[in-house]
Amino acid sequence: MNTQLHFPSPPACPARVARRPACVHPCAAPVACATLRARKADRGDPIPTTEPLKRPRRAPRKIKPAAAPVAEVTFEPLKTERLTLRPLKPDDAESMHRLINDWEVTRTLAEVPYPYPRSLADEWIETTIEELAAGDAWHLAITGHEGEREMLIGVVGLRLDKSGRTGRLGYWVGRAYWRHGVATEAAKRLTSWAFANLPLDLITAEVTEGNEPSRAVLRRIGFRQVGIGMRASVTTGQEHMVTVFEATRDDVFGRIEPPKPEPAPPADDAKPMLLVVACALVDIDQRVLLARRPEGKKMAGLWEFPGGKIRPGETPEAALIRELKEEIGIDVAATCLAPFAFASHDYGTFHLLMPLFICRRWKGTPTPLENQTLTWVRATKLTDYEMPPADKPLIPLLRDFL
Ligand SMILES: Nc1nc2c([nH]c(=O)n2[C@@H]2O[C@H](COP(=O)(O)OP(=O)(O)OP(=O)(O)O)[C@@H](O)[C@H]2O)c(=O)[nH]1
Repeated sequence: MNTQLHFPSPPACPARVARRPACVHPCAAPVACATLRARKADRGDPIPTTEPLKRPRRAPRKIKPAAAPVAEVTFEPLKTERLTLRPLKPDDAESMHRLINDWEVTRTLAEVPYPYPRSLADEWIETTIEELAAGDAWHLAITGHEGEREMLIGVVGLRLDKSGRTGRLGYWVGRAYWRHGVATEAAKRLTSWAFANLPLDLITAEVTEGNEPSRAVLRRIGFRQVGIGMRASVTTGQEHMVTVFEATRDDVFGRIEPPKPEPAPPADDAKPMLLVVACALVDIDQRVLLARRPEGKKMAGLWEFPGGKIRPGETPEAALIRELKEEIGIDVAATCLAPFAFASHDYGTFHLLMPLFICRRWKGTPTPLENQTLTWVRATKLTDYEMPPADKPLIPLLRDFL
């Protein structure tokens, strides 16, 4: 497997740049930037803004107290075929600043200022380390390798909402690395990791108007477009339209498909499988209802549990509810049917497979509607009643249970 990434040098031709829409969208970076702005405001520092588009004024230099120790982060980097997604480090600030301080990159990131102050890269990375340690957000450096050298390519991030059940995905990629499928590879890896490791129901993402490449990234991962909205942009100072996407675990990993029926093996002793469902109705005195098969039926005179054949396409529960109504006139809810055991018996000409449910609640009085005889039997007395051979292994199980 080739783990090396060969990317071209940043394009120099402005015409080529102009044709290339930014494959980035509101990301990890903007959300954290909002936090940073709030923090800076608290401290009285200038708030980075794009209105007007110039470097934020710097407060006079103060003697800084000793830097607080950087929170310890233990996060096993996520690997893809070409990329490694790892926590950001203070050393990344220089490269990150070089990549993000680019109008073509920031113009689709609603809340990233342009120009991007160099000091903001340091502060933002510090925030990502703290948030990752707290389990609030996972902002990861997208890195590749050229030979032995590690290169920062972009950032992918996921932030949890207050409930911890919904995450918001974001990503951006340095301009030199566009059109290499980096955003898809990185965003897909983080999305898959998040659904497999966090108690998430949903991941959302927003794409600014006109950012077709970013929409394509989300669609390739399995995201669905669910609406549009307006967002205020720090970058442009205006409201702009965003398309809202979301994905569930099933959207990303795929739904469980109904199994395709296996073709029957051409075995000599192959015989039809008869699916029958039956029920041990248990009354308040812990007695079980048995029905005596009437004259004219096979095995007439034997005592059995009420039930019958499962029709094609019917669930065992639905078949049992239907049979109990038809045979003994009672109404049973599926929630009152508890799976108990099953019988698997070779009757010579067919093989019987019969799940046995237990039911203690029903509506109506059991009434023989098909010429059977009904009787309530204590568990200890069940062996006194002659039953079909398939039922015999079920009796000790029932006796022990009741
Ligand atoms: N309902 C029921 N059927 C059982 C039990 N044990 C057992 O071997 N069977 C077999 O499972 C099949 C039940 O099918 P069924 O009740 O729908 O059909 P049936 O043979 O009475 O005739 P039918 O086709 O006219 O309804 C029969 O072959 C029956 O002998 C049991 O405890 N309850």
